Amino acid sequence: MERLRRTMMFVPGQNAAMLRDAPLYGADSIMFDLEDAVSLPEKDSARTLVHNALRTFDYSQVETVVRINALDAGGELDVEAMILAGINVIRLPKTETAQDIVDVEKVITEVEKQNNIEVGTTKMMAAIESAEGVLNAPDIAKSSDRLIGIALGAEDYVTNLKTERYPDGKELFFARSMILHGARAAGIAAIDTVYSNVENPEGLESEVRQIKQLGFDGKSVINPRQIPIVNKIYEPTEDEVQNAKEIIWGLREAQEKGSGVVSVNGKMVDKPVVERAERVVALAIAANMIKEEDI
Ligand SMILES: CC(=O)SCCNC(=O)CCNC(=O)[C@H](O)C(C)(C)COP(=O)(O)OP(=O)(O)OC[C@H]1O[C@@H](n2cnc3c(N)ncnc32)[C@H](O)[C@@H]1OP(=O)(O)O
Ligand SMILES: O=C([O-])CC(=O)C(=O)O
Ligand SMILES: [Mg+2]
Repeated sequence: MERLRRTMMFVPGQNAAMLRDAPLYGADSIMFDLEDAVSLPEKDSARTLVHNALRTFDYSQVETVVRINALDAGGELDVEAMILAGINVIRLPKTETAQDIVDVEKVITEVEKQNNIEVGTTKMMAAIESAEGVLNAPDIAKSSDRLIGIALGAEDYVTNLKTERYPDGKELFFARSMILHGARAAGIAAIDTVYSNVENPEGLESEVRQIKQLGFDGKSVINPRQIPIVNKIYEPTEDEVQNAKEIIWGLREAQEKGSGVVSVNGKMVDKPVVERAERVVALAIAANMIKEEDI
């Protein structure tokens, strides 16, 4: 079953208590930050702290991602330390071109080879945070087989555009559409940006409704209190779950009988309908509405 990424939570790399508790809050992925949440004097100690955390704490129930620094600003050291500690995904911030990903991939491959780790084990994500990056989103999304997704970084992006963030999100519509289409054309995940005001749950909720409607897999979050709000909006309704179960069961029954055309409750079921039903089932399992063995 496809891995869900409804919530990917940033955790500042220099905060030991947050590193320890991060997997306990129910995020699908946690993203250790070595970049903009860490001040320059703390860069080295944050790298060491995250390395040690990965080797000490139990992160087996979440996907682990690290946001590295640019290659010319300590990124090579970040890549090496994180791979040695067994990170799942390396996220490159401020990705401008496909070449940026190719350059980081080269470093990753080198570290994997030097340490007898199967080449390709470490996955990648690209965060897109500028006009240049948005225009190149389709190329970036196809730049490496390691990529599991691309994400919008809207705080840097609106600064680059010379605007700011508004509640209706109009200023982000083009970037979101580019990123979403780039991701879908490459068959990888599309992740929306952070909502920075932790004290405005209604604003977050409204933004999550917008991005779910567009088709995003999920959202980056910065605080544990944001996780249930996002996950709740991605939770299917009882009716949607029942309908999805009937589609999957109907399909199975028809296949067992060797029938090519399937109909459920009088409606023809074709491939896109089945795909949507499978996603509803995955979201329902994640929301503890049903168990995998019920399907
Ligand atoms: C534009 C960008 O680049 S965004 C990405 C980089 N930014 C970040 O990574 C910021 C991450 N978030 C944070 O640092 C914090 O959530 C803040 C500063 C926004 C708010 O901090 P607080 O006011 O302390 O949050 P709050 O009171 O809700 O914290 C509740 C608990 O959750 C913990 N917590 C808060 N945020 C996080 C987090 N991101 N990861 C793990 N634990 C966290 C706190 O340590 C606290 O734990 P405790 O109850 O055991 O003491
Ligand atoms: O990637 C994110 O959502 C956070 C970030 O760096 C930005 O918004 O600039
Ligand atoms: Mg940024």
